[in-house]
Amino acid sequence: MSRPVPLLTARGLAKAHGRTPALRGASVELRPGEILAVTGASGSGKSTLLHCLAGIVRPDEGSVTYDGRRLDDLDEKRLSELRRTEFGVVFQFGQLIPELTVLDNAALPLLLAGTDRARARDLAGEWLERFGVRGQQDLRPGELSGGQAQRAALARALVTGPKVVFADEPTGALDSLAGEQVMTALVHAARESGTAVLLITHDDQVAAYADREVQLRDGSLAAAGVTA
Ligand SMILES: Nc1ncnc2c1ncn2[C@@H]1O[C@H](COP(=O)(O)OP(=O)(O)OP(=O)(O)O)[C@@H](O)[C@H]1O
Repeated sequence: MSRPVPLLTARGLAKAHGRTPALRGASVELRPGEILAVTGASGSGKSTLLHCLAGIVRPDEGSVTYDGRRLDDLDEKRLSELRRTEFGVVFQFGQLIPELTVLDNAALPLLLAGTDRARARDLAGEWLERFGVRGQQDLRPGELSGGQAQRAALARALVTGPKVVFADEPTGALDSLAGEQVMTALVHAARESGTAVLLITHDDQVAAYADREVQLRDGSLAAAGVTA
């Protein structure tokens, strides 16, 4: 069987923060529907890699190609449209908007994309249901547990039907049970919707949920073998 064409490809990425090199020639491929864990020690460049792949930060050198399009060829407007429609992002601390209810947080990406309010709220409610937090939809994020907040953040990341979810230490602030619930929910939803996941983690138990693992060392990547 031939290998599927990668959805996202990075070649020779280099990025420095001031005089601190974070990436030095990192190359990686993410296939459609694949769950890929990027591991590595603290400071090895994992978050910087995610930011470059998600088009949040432009690398100093190298290229990122998403579905045949070079991200560095896109102007800010196109790039932000691509991020809004094709990508979802989850961070270590869900970064829900504290003033909005959980439902409005989950509906926000759709509202920003111009979906009408009733439809956006319906879809957001369905995703919250899928992640087991519909009962909390009228609460503010500050009233949720850490695990509930992360599951609401996952609903927000998936509500637009992205092709790729970028998850930066999504369980980093959780105890192990809540972390397992978040990972199980993420993997299940990704499999069901065919969404690829780029998962940044320093936790081997979390990496074990992935199909494949690559390790960042000195700003470049090496395969760490198949984990599942
Ligand atoms: N905004 C910044 N300004 C200056 N240096 C930075 C900045 N962001 C990252 N760095 C440095 O770049 C290197 C890579 O950081 P990065 O956050 O990508 O690593 P990481 O593997 O995600 O680390 P961690 O696991 O601790 O979050 C580190 O040396 C870090 O100190």
